[in-house]
Amino acid sequence: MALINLEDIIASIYGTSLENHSLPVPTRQADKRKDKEYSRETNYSCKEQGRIAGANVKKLTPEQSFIYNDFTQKIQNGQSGLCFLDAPGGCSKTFFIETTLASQRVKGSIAIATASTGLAATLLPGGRTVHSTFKVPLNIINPETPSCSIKKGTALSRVLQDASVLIVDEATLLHRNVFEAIVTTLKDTRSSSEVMGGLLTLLCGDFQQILPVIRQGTRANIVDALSQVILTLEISQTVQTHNKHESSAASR
Ligand SMILES: Nc1ncnc2c1ncn2[C@@H]1O[C@H](COP(=O)(O)OP(=O)(O)OP(=O)(O)O)[C@@H](O)[C@H]1O
Repeated sequence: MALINLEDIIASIYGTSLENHSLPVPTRQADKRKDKEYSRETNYSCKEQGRIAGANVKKLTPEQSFIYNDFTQKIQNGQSGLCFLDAPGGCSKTFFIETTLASQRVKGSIAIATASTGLAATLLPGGRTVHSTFKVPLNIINPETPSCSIKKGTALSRVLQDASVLIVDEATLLHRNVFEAIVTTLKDTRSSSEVMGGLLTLLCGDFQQILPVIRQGTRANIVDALSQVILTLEISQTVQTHNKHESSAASR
């Protein structure tokens, strides 16, 4: 049992088996490790996900609804690309992410939820930090060609290969090298030269709220650490502001 646990930990960190570390290989049912990684992303209760998606979709404001329909259509069409959801604090980013995740998980699709910080990750259902999900090395700012420790053919790479959408919350805080490492990993695991290896990716955040931390960095260094984005979706209102406008329009 100890060897099995050890192998799971090593596999999740380095993507290798105990054999590669000159240790005895535990006897276990074939594909058990693969199942563990994979089932984490697929074992959501359809009933519960359906309930969340159904309840949230009904509550969407017209602005949220427009973006939700547009984005889910992209997922359904199997479109690839990189989108940025730009919304100030309190303007429903988490609510939008939760709804999108549930709408995919109810169908058994893999929707990967990540965030730049541990705290932000805990707010997302099934969320993990970007560093944990992609095994991003700690010295990511220095290497010339940043990359993650996920090997092709491992259980984790299978999850990335089969995912229908990747969500990165509070993405503005991530250093550009982290994105470059993720892009390289996705292109490798998904065997695709498209943007993000062809996996539709939604970055969420508010550039006015927080920028990448560059120690003693100049404005130019900070701008240089930002990533390039292709399509921006915007939510400008909190739900309270929307409701206030609605009720004052109704009373007129
Ligand atoms: N359409 C909606 N109907 C009802 N409540 C909503 C709706 N949209 C958002 N909310 C609620 O508004 C609050 C703020 O939304 P949310 O937490 O998603 O914002 P956020 O953009 O993630 O904020 P922050 O950037 O500060 O984390 C939450 O309590 C959320 O449940």
